[in-house]
Amino acid sequence: MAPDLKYTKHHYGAESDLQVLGVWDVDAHNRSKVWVIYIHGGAWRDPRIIHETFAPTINAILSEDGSSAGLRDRIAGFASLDHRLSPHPEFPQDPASTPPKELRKARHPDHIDDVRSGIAFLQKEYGFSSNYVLVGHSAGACLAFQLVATPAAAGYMPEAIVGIAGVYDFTGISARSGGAYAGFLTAAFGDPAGWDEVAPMKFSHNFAEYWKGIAILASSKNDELVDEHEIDGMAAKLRKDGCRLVVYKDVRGSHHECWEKGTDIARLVADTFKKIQT
Ligand SMILES: Nc1ccccc1C(=O)C[C@H](N)C(=O)O
Repeated sequence: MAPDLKYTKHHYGAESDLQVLGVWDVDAHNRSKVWVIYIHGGAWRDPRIIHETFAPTINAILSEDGSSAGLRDRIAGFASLDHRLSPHPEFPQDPASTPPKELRKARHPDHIDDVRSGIAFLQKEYGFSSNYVLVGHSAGACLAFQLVATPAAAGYMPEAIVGIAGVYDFTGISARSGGAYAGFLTAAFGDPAGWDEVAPMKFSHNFAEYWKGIAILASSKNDELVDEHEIDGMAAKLRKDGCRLVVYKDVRGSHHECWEKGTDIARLVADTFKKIQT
């Protein structure tokens, strides 16, 4: 796992074993450098998709070939966040015999509260303020945009968000899935009547109100789980709000292939570094 960097796992919360994050130190205390922070996907519930899944992307960024050349010198470190998860029917747990810290029973706003706590932990440790790029895949992309939609994150908003294969409109994607996604969306967000209020694409307020960063949205034409309506609708919302926005639809492969391989996410991070000041 990114063998030439020092890796440390930290607990940022005491309630759940999932309140952890990984740090890969490049030049962590150099405040002129930029952090790359990742939020994994997995539909807010998949216990198999955890913070370590960022490792292939880190390796691709550090491989220094192609788009990533020279990038290492600008990076302070990599961090990847876990957050409490909602229940998954394929991985049932018995509440009577499962230690409370292992029980996956999160419901919104638990996931986003943990993302906020994780970033606050990193800020306290490394003090990088806005000097970071927040990368999110799938549900992680949703969490990244939920983060910058609240003034609670002010003071440490990311300079850029890279949202890959993001889920942004729960009502819309649930309808288009023919109900197949209603289970995990209900597990994560409760009654469908409340979904729009917390879905980034449907937010009633303006994203540019609290957040001045650049949005980079990316998708693959071969994504079998998240369709193009998600990226198109989110792009339209951000455009309407007057955010700086770049859209890439050239990610390769299936929904999960991008983080499994890491090379496309590395390229997106490299492109993002060309667009930010620091
Ligand atoms: N990210 C998604 C977006 C849309 C639909 C599914 C997913 C999943 O990741 C499914 C996951 N493997 C699960 O079963 O929990």
